[in-house]
Amino acid sequence: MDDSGPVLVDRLAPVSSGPGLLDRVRDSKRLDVLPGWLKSRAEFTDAAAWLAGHVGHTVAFHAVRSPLYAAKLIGRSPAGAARIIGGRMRWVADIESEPLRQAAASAENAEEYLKLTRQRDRRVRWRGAVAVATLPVLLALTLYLVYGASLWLQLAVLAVTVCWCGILGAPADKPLSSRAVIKPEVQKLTSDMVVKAMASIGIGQIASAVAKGLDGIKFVAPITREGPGWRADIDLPLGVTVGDVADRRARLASGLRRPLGCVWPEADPAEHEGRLILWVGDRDLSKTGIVKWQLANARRHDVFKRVPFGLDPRGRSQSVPLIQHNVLIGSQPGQGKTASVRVLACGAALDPSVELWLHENKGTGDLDALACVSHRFVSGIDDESVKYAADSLKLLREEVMRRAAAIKKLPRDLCPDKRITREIADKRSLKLWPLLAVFDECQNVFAHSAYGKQAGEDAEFVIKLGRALGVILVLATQRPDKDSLPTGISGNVSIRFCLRVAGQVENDMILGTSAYKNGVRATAFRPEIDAGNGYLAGAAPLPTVVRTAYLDDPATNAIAQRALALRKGAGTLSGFALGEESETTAGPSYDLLADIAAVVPASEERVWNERIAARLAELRPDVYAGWKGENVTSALKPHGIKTTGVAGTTDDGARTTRRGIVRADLTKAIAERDGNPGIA
Ligand SMILES: Nc1ncnc2c1ncn2[C@@H]1O[C@H](COP(=O)(O)OP(=O)(O)OP(=O)(O)O)[C@@H](O)[C@H]1O
Repeated sequence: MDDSGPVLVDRLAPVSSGPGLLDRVRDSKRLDVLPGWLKSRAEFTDAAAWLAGHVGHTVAFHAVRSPLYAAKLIGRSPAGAARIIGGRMRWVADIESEPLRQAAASAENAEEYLKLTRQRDRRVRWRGAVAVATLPVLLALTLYLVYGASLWLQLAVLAVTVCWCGILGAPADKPLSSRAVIKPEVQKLTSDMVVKAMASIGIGQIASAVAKGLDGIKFVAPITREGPGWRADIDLPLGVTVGDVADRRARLASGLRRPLGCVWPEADPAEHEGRLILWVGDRDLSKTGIVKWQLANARRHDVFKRVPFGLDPRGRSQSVPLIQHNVLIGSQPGQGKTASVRVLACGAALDPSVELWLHENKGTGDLDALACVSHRFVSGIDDESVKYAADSLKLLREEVMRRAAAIKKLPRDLCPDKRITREIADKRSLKLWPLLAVFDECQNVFAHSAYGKQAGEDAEFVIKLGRALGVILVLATQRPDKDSLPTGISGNVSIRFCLRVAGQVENDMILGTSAYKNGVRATAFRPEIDAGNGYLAGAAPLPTVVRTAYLDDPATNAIAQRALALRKGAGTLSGFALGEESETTAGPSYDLLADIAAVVPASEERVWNERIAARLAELRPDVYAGWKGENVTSALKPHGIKTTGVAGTTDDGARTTRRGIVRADLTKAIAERDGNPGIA
């Protein structure tokens, strides 16, 4: 025997393996007893409202046309009456069997002919008798109706008779009424169409299997209707992932002969990587129109619950959790960032315990409606507004530190997880209520030459530590690059919403590293057409496309007024909303850079910070008295001026190197601040 042969690892005789019957039964997936729309109150109301609207429209449509229908019925009734009388006469004369008798006569089949004629005679006899017997009844009925019946009965019988005759008198090609609604004919999605389309998207494994007549893909369930579209559950060939298909969405749409906005390949989070849910909508997502916000008419909301955000392509509502999270929103200009920020801010505003800090550094007043409920508020692109936002981040940092210390002191039974809960938030004396801070167009803060760096560091600090402490940051930017969005922020944020962006770098800055590679590509959205559509990541197990709800100015205003009434009732209005002076961070109210430039002559290229401190103290003792070199270092930091080792001579004549600045850096910072504020 040759021992060097291959060793078989598979057993030849089948043995039982894998989970037993009970385990398999236990692991089997239970399908929903009730359909989704019956379980979700919002979806049910939505469907019921649609049905009521549909029926109402149909009734109104026909009611308006009823005089026309009446005229048509009257006009057609003589023809209808003639048809009825003619029909009765043909019945009495047994005209329907005439063709049979003709056929028997032509075939010279005497026996058959005689049989049919005898039958006809018999029929005509009894049918004639019936007709003659009914005539007096009809006559009596007519006389009663003309002379004996009440006017109402006469009119009712006349109406029924005219309708009956009018309907029977209608030409076959001209129905009485036109249709109130015309259903758009959407082609049913069939497995054949899906197989052909999948074979055309350029994935070798699928194409070659289909070419050989094999199944390139396997349908794990029949194609069904789901929401306003069709759903196919598919197992892709071994080695092909849902990401591979998502990458080729445009080709798939071409293969299915549908607009791009109708075709949504998605992974099934409960299954393996090769399980594809292909949802093909009846209508392009961008043509869905304005999505109504679920809380648009709500009296109040609990921010510890998720905030409704919009709809996914399948028409399912999508929401965002705010507590324990931070949100980053990004896109090109005009794609719907501010609109999505407004939805989140309104959701938080409807909970009167939430303290709102709103900063809109675009200066267009998009969040002005909510100023009346904000603790801190600014709208503007000027240096002062940017400084206000940067000050807020500094204050938030301090607030986070205060909260961390406060939560540490709480008894374990009240706060077992060391994080804010509804119960803790409601104990107003603890001052640990949720705080939502929005920074719209935050690139104008983070890229600012004077305040940007410090603001970025503060934001990163707040993002990392504020989550458990009830401090929620919502950042929106139209310039997601390293300078405008510090990587410490983009790397640590938990919920991301990316509307259309131009390229992979911006996509991954907002949606996280490798998002583009994994097929989550906000570059696929079209400029303007897809405004409001974006990828939402972090709010559900998998990134989902969401069309956000849209709140226009009057809607936002109405919500703000409701939020104001709630806060007045709960006594939680504070800060800006009460017209109080804004808190500002302790900082110089003088021009530090100009003062340093004044005490460091142009001839002195490099200077120690301790020397600057001494000279500043001499220049303005009321401000700089007691300053050391370190004070100069930290005061210059927000202006982007770094300290470095500077060689020099001490007052005793000894040569040494100490911390100092290069004067050119100072003049550059002054020039940038005065001439080019660094705002997009
Ligand atoms: N969810 C939505 N549904 C429908 N239309 C929307 C939606 N979101 C935004 N839009 C449309 O896009 C326009 C621009 O929205 P928005 O001002 O929010 O964009 P933006 O990204 O904040 O712009 P910018 O970068 O210039 O500030 C809106 O005026 C609206 O017409």
